[in-house]
Order: sequence, then structure tokens, then C-alpha cells
Amino acid sequence: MRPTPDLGVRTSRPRLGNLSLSLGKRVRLHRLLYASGPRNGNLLVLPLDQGLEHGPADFFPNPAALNTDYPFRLAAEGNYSAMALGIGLAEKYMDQYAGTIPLILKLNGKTNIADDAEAVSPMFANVEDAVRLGADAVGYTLYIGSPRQDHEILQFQRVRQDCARFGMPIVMWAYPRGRAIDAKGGKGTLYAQDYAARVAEELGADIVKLHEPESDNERCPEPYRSLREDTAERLRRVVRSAGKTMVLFSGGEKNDDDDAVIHKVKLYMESGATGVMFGRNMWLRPYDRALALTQRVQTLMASRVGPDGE
Ligand SMILES: O=C[C@H](O)COP(=O)(O)O
Repeated sequence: MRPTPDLGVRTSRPRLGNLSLSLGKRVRLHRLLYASGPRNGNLLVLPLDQGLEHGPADFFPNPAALNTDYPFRLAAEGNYSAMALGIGLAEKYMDQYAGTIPLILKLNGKTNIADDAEAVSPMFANVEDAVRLGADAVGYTLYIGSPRQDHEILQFQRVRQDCARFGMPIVMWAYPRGRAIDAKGGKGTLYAQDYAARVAEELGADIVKLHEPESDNERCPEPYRSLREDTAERLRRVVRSAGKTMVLFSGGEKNDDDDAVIHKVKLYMESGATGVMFGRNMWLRPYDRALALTQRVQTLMASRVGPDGE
């Protein structure tokens, strides 16, 4: 007899063994979750797509990181689960680290030069590129709520079908964007992030990358406007909405306080997230500090902090 589903509010991480996956997806996800990084089912991902998405200004606080060897060395020495990269950086720099740093190949992206009122993220690589480069997953940004979401969702459908053919896991950067989202309180609200989590689950992502939901819900639609939840409750809510889709929380702008970064990771892991994708909070630190902070995150993740005490 099949076990009765848990309908309570307890949040737990989706387990690889409990998911319906093709063999290729299972093998690749196993490599990410158990053969690299913390190796216990948690994920620590180092993204390097900020140069495309935000421009070189993102590197100004630590010009050393503009030399791409810096984040690659950090990913290798810090034993990250994977780097998330666009096609150019993957092709130009991965060679040297082949077999040591798993790759999540980002398939689409855009600059932030145009405004986000009608945000759309065109593709610059495909799933075949990911296979050719030995990637263990692809990354796809979906701008939820944008006036162009019809295009975005259709494009995602094609990627999902290619991923099914090639046995390639999909990580969705689920980003609420556009004028309708702005009118409903903005991209960072609980309403927007919770919706994004559910969209990723329903459209077929294996992993979703979300932002920590903000506390200000004043301009959100009901019932979100009336919710009074603390950070931990908000995090648990969005993780629950993601269902069987594993959740990664992103780092956002650099926080100079190492303890504050660790505190966030702890909160995220306790909420039932599978891990974090932290870029600027890592590679904008001087190298030794970035490595030391990485090691603290690794130690925390190794302690298997989680909602059900794993
Ligand atoms: O794709 C990259 C992510 O947006 C996370 O980067 P971040 O930690 O620098 O915000």
C-alpha cells in the first residue's frame, strides 16, 4: 500500500529516492547532491552570471574577481556542488577544471540595460550544448508575471522537452518581474516568491532558485497582505509551495558580515531548502575570507541542519 501523504504543515526536503525521474536525471542529480559539494543531499552552488545580468559594475567591490580564474579557483578549493555559468565562461574556462567542478549551464539571460517592465530572457545556449560540455544540469530564468510570460513559458516548455530527451535536470531561476508584479508589491514580496515557487513546481523544474521573501506585504494582493509571518515562517511557506521541487535560496547583494551570512544559510536550511546559490556574497570577498566563509557554510551543511533533523 502506498504511504499516506503528509498533509500537515511540516516541511521536509524532497529526497532523490522519492522522486519520479528518468535515469539520466537521476544520475546527474546524484552527482550534484552526493558526489560533489557537501555530498549529503545539500547543494552549495557558485553562480557567475552577474557580469551578463548586471554588468562589470558588480565586480567593482573586488576587482580581483573580474579575473575569472578567481571564482573558478574558489569553486574548486571550496568544494562547491557546481558552478552556474553561461556558455562563454563555460567554454573558455571549464577545461582546466573538467571533472572537478560540476557545471550548471545557464541557457538564457539578458542585460539589465533595458528596464524590466516587459522582462524577457532570450536563449543563448541549448540543452545539446549542456550535454557537449558535460553539464549536470541546465539553468533557465523564467520571468513570472511579465507581459512577455507567454513567450517565456513556451520557451521553457521546449527546454523541458529537450531535458526530458537528454536526461538533463532543470534548475529554474524563478524570477517574478514586470509591471504587473511591481503593481502588486514588487518582485521580492512573499506573494511574488511564493507564486514563483509554485510555478516552478507546476511547470516541471527539478530545482528552483528563489529569493528570501521580504517582510513588507502592504501592497500585495490578499490574502498575503494580511499575513503576519516571521522570516522562518515565510521561508517555510515558499519551500512548501515548491512541493517536490528542490529549493535553492540566492544570496543577493554582498553582506559584509560573515556571521549574518551564516545565519541566513542556517535559516534557509532549517526551512527545508536543499541549499543555496551564493555568488556576490562569496567572490566579492578577498580570496582567503571567501574561502573561510565557504568552509563555514560547508560545515553547517555537513551538520545536516534541516526541518526534520536529518
Ligand atoms: O544567478 C545568480 C544568482 O542570481 C545569485 O547571485 P548572487 O548570490 O550574487 O545574488
